[in-house]
Amino acid sequence: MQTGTALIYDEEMTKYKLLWVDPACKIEVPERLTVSHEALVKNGLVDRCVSVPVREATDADILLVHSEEYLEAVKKTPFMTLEDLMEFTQQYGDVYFHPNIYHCAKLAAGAALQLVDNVMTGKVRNGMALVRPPGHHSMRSAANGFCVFNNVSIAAQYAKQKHGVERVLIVDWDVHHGQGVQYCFEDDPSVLYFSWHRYEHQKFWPQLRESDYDCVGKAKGAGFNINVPWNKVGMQNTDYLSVFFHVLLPVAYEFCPDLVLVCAGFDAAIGDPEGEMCATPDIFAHLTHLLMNLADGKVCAVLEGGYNLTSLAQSVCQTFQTLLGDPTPLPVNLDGPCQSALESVHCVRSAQKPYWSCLKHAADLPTFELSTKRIKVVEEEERTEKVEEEKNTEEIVWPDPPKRVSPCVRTAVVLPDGVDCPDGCKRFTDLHPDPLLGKKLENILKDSNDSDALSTLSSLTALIEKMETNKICNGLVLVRDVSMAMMCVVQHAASLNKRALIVCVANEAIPIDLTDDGKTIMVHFSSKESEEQKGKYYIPVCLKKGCSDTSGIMQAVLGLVLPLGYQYNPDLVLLVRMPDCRISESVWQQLIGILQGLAQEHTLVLMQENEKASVTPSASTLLGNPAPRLGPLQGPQSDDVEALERLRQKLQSDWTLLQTTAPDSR
Ligand SMILES: NCCCNCCCCCC(O)(O)C(F)(F)F
Ligand SMILES: [Zn+2]
Repeated sequence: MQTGTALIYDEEMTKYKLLWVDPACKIEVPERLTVSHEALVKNGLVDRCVSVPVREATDADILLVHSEEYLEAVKKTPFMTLEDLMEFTQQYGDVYFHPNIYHCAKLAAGAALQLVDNVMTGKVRNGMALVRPPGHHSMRSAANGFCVFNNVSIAAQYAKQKHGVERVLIVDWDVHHGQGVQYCFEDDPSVLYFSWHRYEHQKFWPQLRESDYDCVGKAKGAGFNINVPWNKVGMQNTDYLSVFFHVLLPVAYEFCPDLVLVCAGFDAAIGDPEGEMCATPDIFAHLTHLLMNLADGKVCAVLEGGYNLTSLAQSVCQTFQTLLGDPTPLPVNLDGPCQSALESVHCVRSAQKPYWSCLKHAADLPTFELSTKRIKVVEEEERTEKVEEEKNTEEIVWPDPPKRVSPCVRTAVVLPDGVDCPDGCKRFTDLHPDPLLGKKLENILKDSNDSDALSTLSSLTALIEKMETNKICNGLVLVRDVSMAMMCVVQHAASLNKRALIVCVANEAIPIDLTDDGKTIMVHFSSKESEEQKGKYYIPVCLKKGCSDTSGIMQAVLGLVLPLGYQYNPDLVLLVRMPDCRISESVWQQLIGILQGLAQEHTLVLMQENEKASVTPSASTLLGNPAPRLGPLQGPQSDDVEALERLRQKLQSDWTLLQTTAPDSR
């Protein structure tokens, strides 16, 4: 299994800066790179990465995206006088040139290509390039928004041409719209470009009509451009997650990319003078994690923006720690998305509905949106150039991101004697069995002198305690009676006052009487409609074709289990595979991989002892290896989608992160 995280950085890219007064450009300073790299050093992350050298992009590389006349023009800038540089700069917007910026721009683009080469040839699993100048605003024949060459666009074309990549997903979480990337690929169905960006109904830079949600791509590229406009500032972690769960991830899994490129701008984080958002740096740990089970884990992040040096450095470290496989921090107290974010999600899903089967049941455009379209045209005339005012984001403070400690044992396993312990795992037995356990479990155990059932259960309970004290990250246990073992875990977690999310994949209904006390929440996948309504903590998901329905399960996992799980914020995730369920191995691994974003990766996988063939693949994903790709997903069954929508409607008043439409009241 491929491992290793590449870090690409060269201090040469700090050797250019603004040489004259320009309020619009003064935030783009060399210190952006030095503070980021220094933070990685301080946190011991550089030593854990594979350092990959930069290289200069060649003319041929640059001409994959840019015109010859533009390249020739930029080539002249190293020899220009200060006046010439200022004059040359005038022809572009919000960007500056410097005698050394052409050299640095070649290194920035070359860094992205080095990253693609190392990931595509399997020298590393994933990685990030810390570069400047950034790239996502630069266009075929124009520099723009601090960008000279479009680093990520060049990397996408390069990956297709040199490595035969067929489908590239570009995720642009920078707070500005990467219009340069949109223009480059808007008619190209092989590159899916996703961007969210501060928009404020076209009042925010670069104030483009084509940054709105209804610009979905052109001709064959229709549906392969996704714009999520933020029409208000102050967006929080929950708003970002809501867009991943209800827009990006369902489409990304349907697209099934061979490679994921990230325009990793961190001006979307709190404290940034450009974004003025409120999402905290640890959110990037989750955003990165949620992409890492796509494309067999081939994720290449390239730095774009980020101007608050404190939140930038923290966000960069959060991203690297997740790329390195460290447990994600707890997503604490998420409430639902704000009204404005919900409107954006609603509009994007309805605009993209014709192109993606995962959205075919999405609600139509809200009526208010149709009416305000006219009002916006009127505003066009009234729009006045915003005067450059100083943002006082310096005094905004936020808590330091939590420590993310990797337990010394990553994956512990409790297996019957005949079953080998998979490489990298540690066999676990309970060294101090609790003599009273039989008594405590008598309500569950059918006959309490069944010694090996008792020993398995005591290992199980001991394993949970080792996870809760962070001695062990996650675990895999094979048992004879899965239902009984599940009840034992539920009871033991409750006795430790730990909140457990149980995801149970079965075929039939299962005998379980969950106390509706909120200490446990169960999502139960089956092929049978569950008639009894067990309250907000028991969520039956019925799939007509049962758990063999890959797109049905993935639709429910991304659009229901993840939002629920993130909002419930469990201390433990219990993944139970009933003997009768017919889930595919890859989907099972995706479930394990995706849900590791919760509970600091304290995932306990429970299967029947005859599922020996699943031990190695399940363990591989628990060890942090990416789950295998599922292939492009076709649409889920209509009646399953309708059932899921009914379930969402029922639950979303309690679990607001499930919402995907804005109430029409405006
Ligand atoms: N208040 C100053 C106005 C600045 N207007 C231009 C903003 C450019 C943003 C560049 C970026 O952050 O998107 C990149 F990732 F490219 F670096
Ligand atoms: Zn930006």
